[in-house]
Amino acid sequence: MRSVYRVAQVRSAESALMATLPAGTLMQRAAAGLARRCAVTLRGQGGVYASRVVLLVGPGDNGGDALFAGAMLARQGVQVGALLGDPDRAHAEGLAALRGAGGRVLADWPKRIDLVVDGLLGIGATGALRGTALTLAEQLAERTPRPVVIAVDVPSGVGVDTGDVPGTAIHADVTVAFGCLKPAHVVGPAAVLAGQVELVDIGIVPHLVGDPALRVADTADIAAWWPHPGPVSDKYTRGVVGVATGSAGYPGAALLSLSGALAGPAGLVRYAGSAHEIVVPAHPSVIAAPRMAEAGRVQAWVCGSGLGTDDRAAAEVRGVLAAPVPALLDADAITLLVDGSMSSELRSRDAPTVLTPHDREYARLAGADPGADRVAAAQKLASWTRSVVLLKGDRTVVAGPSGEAWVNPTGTPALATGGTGDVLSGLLGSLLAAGLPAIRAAVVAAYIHGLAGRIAATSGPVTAVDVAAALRPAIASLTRTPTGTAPVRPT
Ligand SMILES: NC(=O)C1=CN([C@@H]2O[C@H](COP(=O)(O)OP(=O)(O)OC[C@H]3O[C@@H](n4cnc5c(N)ncnc54)[C@H](OP(=O)(O)O)[C@@H]3O)[C@@H](O)[C@H]2O)[C@@H](O)CC1
Ligand SMILES: Nc1ncnc2c1ncn2[C@@H]1O[C@H](COP(=O)(O)OP(=O)(O)O)[C@@H](O)[C@H]1O
Repeated sequence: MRSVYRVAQVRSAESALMATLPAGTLMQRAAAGLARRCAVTLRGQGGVYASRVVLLVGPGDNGGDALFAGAMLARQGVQVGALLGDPDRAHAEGLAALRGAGGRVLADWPKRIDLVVDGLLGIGATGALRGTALTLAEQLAERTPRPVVIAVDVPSGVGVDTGDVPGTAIHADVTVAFGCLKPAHVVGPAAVLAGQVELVDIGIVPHLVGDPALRVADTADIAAWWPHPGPVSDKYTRGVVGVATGSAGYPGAALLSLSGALAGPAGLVRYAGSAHEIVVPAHPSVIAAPRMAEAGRVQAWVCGSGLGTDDRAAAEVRGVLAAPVPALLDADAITLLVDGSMSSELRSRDAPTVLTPHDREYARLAGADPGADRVAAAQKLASWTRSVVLLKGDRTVVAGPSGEAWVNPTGTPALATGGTGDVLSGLLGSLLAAGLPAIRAAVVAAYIHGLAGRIAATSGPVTAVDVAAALRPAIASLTRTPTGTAPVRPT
């Protein structure tokens, strides 16, 4: 798991550490890491010696990092030139170091560039790029061919704490992040502009105080959290998931959410709804009934996609809210919550609830778009509804009612196709039925769903059916050594 911290937390950790070190030590550590990464890129492009690097230098310490790294590269024979956003405010020692190592201040962009180092703005950025920093970013964006760009700490122009991009911003191939990840590295449109994010340890981690702003699960977490059947498990003890989705008008939603549920760890999948006659031929292991009340016992409900919004659908949603088991509400079930008529049933539930809105569903329910800060938006809805909120998108955010937030790193634009959300809801419901805490179930489901999207995309254009089929290889890639099965040894 990786933890992501806000600017204020980073600043206070840096201050605490700096108090124990000679002045300038942290900047030297940062610059050394940056110079090393630049050299790797230059080597990959044909060589470090005599290559040409342009530094974009802003008025703060971010520019200082770039200048010191530039000096280190110049000492390795790189031709380093600096374009200064504000010559009067450029980091004085950094500038002296660059000049002392043979680097130059440039009046204009040179013709040939092997690498641009974006040191315009770091964690001191506020709002959209302005002034000379904006001009330099615009000039860079216009250059053809587009040079390789390494950003210092964060790409300039992004909202560091939100991942928002309020205006023109630098699009980096690599971002060398100092000390720890910040939200802009992992969430929102900024994460795309950061490119490949590489962390340089400058020693601040032990000084970071407070809960992280965000967490990012990795493969080892997901593998550790995935529920495996034990030696004496049966289909009931593994958990039974109930799926109340689809309708005569939208039978496909039922089939897709069931295919997600069937790939999950639950031991049995029940279906309740008006598509009951078509689901069994497609998924013979599913036990189907026309209504929830006739479906039998389950340990979690998935409800909403393709359900419609008529009285029958509303009754099913009320039934799910009244059930004393975890419940996932998606799509039409979210729409049915909008008028507030079920808000007391929603907010007073004792069992966990998971809501899985995309942006338009979020706007309907919350009364406003998620806006620039997607994490705060998910947290707000989670707190108000006392639910886990999985806010879908290219970097899906998961937030719990207590404020804990996660961002999913595995998404792919290949998932932006009809029905993939239904597959996700079924998988997530199966994880709930298997007993995973709601927030963890949401994190695991989003992660595996993203992996499945990537696997599906390797065979060409993707449909939701392909994503469902790819869930099993995605899960297998995480859980190659199942527990609970004794190895068979030759005698
Ligand atoms: N602290 C440490 O220990 C370490 C820090 N390190 C490094 O320092 C970086 C942080 O440096 P920092 O605090 O000097 O801020 P930084 O981002 O360089 O510049 C802020 C200046 O830019 C300006 N400005 C702001 N917004 C703007 C906009 N939208 N458009 C245009 N201009 C804008 C604003 O000027 P003003 O608005 O006042 O004119 C402000 O003065 C950090 O990311 C890391 O790289 C490492 O060396 C490791 C140790
Ligand atoms: N650009 C994207 N990159 C990564 N994942 C995406 C992208 N666009 C959509 N997704 C994912 O695809 C799924 C779409 O779900 P949803 O909007 O509910 O579609 P549907 O209702 O058609 O099933 C979500 O899991 C979402 O996070």
